[in-house]
Amino acid sequence: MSARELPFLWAPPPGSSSGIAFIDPTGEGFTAPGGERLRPNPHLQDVQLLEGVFDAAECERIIELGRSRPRWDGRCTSEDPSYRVCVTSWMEQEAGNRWIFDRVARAVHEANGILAFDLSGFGEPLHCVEYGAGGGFEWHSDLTAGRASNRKLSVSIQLSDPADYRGGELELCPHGVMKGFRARGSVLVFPAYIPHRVLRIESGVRHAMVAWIHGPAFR
Ligand SMILES: O=C(O)CCC(=O)C(=O)O
Ligand SMILES: [Fe+2]
Repeated sequence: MSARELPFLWAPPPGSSSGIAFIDPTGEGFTAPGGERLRPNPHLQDVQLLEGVFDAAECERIIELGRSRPRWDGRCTSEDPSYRVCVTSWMEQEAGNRWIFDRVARAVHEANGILAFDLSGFGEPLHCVEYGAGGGFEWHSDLTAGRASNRKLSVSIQLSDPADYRGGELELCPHGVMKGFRARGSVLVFPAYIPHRVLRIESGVRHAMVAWIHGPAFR
């Protein structure tokens, strides 16, 4: 059975006459005509929080390394300059920062134990982000067409002491504000297609590091 032989419509189970058309009438997946089994995946909106991945001194070091690189005003696909307000730099892997990549890789490996996404590795350098007062990033998805179409997982790392800023929470749809994701050195891993935003910084400065883990694109 190939997708070219569409349409494929599920058959309601015998005796179901509620009038409600569920996407998956049994909750256990479909057997498509031709016998192909389409299984549901309960993890596609999972968000994993890993605490204490980096200690305070390591977070400081990462902030310094990020600041020592060429820095740019944060950009995104929106033409509205207030859509994303931050200062960014890119950190390629080198001998001196290998430990950062290794630690992120280990966290990703642990998180992906549950998600089981098909991953190839870091598809781009680590992204260091600094948000000052008024900074933030409105709703977006990190997975887009074109150059970002291989992003499978998004990883955010809290580098600042929570006492150093107010606001700046990460909010995911439909999960809401990630209240438990504030401790310095904690890492949040989520599917790159999940819409998210960074709420405006009310005061102080928030540093974060973002990684994108790539893999074969959806098709
Ligand atoms: O600041 C963060 O924690 C996440 C930033 C973000 O969503 C992005 O750069 O795509
Ligand atoms: Fe993002």
